[in-house]
Amino acid sequence: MTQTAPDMIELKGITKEYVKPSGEVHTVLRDINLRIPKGEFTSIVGPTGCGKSTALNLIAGFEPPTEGEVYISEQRLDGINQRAACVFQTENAFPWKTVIDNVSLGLRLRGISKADAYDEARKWITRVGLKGFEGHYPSQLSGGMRKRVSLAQCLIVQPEILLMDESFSALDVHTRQLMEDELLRIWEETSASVFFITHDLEEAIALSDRVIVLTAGPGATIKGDYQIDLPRPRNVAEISFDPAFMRIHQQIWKDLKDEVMISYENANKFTS
Ligand SMILES: Nc1ncnc2c1ncn2[C@@H]1O[C@H](COP(=O)(O)OP(=O)(O)OP(=O)(O)O)[C@@H](O)[C@H]1O
Repeated sequence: MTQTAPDMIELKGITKEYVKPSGEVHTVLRDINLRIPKGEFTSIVGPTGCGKSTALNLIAGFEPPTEGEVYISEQRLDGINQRAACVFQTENAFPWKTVIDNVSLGLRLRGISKADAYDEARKWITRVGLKGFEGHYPSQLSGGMRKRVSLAQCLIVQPEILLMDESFSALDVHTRQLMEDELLRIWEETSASVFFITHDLEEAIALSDRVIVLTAGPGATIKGDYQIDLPRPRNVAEISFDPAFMRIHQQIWKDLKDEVMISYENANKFTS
């Protein structure tokens, strides 16, 4: 990643608060400043409940910040971010639609003819390794295959930003590594900026150009911002044996562990 790439995403002085049913204000994120260049693969890690999904929702435009602004390619975001696509932990695919109808949906919604949308969908179905399954319904596929459908559904619209919220965490470890490698392979062919949320520090390091560590909430801020200068292309199963990977892991884990401990202590205060 070159230093000169323009910003794709900028969070400028972002604070996000929710009002609890009791009327009490709960500050999730406080004064977050973050710039993500075009084409960068950024992961965000932090203790449970610190505000990772909240940050993603703000970039997606699902919710507005309480204070501060989100900029996408230097334009202030107001409403849904049309340049982004999301892959969540849960299924994106509609169970009553076949694979090809699910994958072509994004193009059909943009007014593209069924024949053209199907042509493009077939290319993406092949790219994610599902050739031959065009007429299957999601219930006839494994969890890993359904995740591939979700990826194809998102990537077919060629989003400039891919927002991924624990997208692979429900998969078994082998399927997950295959999907991670496929994601990297496809991402390397695009110029999409990826904002990837995970609980798994190894996954974050293996995939990313950069790992951001959030502090324990409430009022989470950025605790650490690490460049991951491991060579690409990467094989996620193998890179964790690289001594450089282990050094980076140790360094980031030091930051993260402290915040996880604070988060446990906070949770214990509530329950005791
Ligand atoms: N719509 C909402 N209304 C009120 N509180 C909310 C809302 N969305 C999130 N929160 C609160 O904001 C905090 C951060 O939630 P968020 O889901 O962003 O954290 P997270 O880091 O993604 O969590 P996890 O790691 O467990 O997935 C939590 O305390 C949560 O209860």
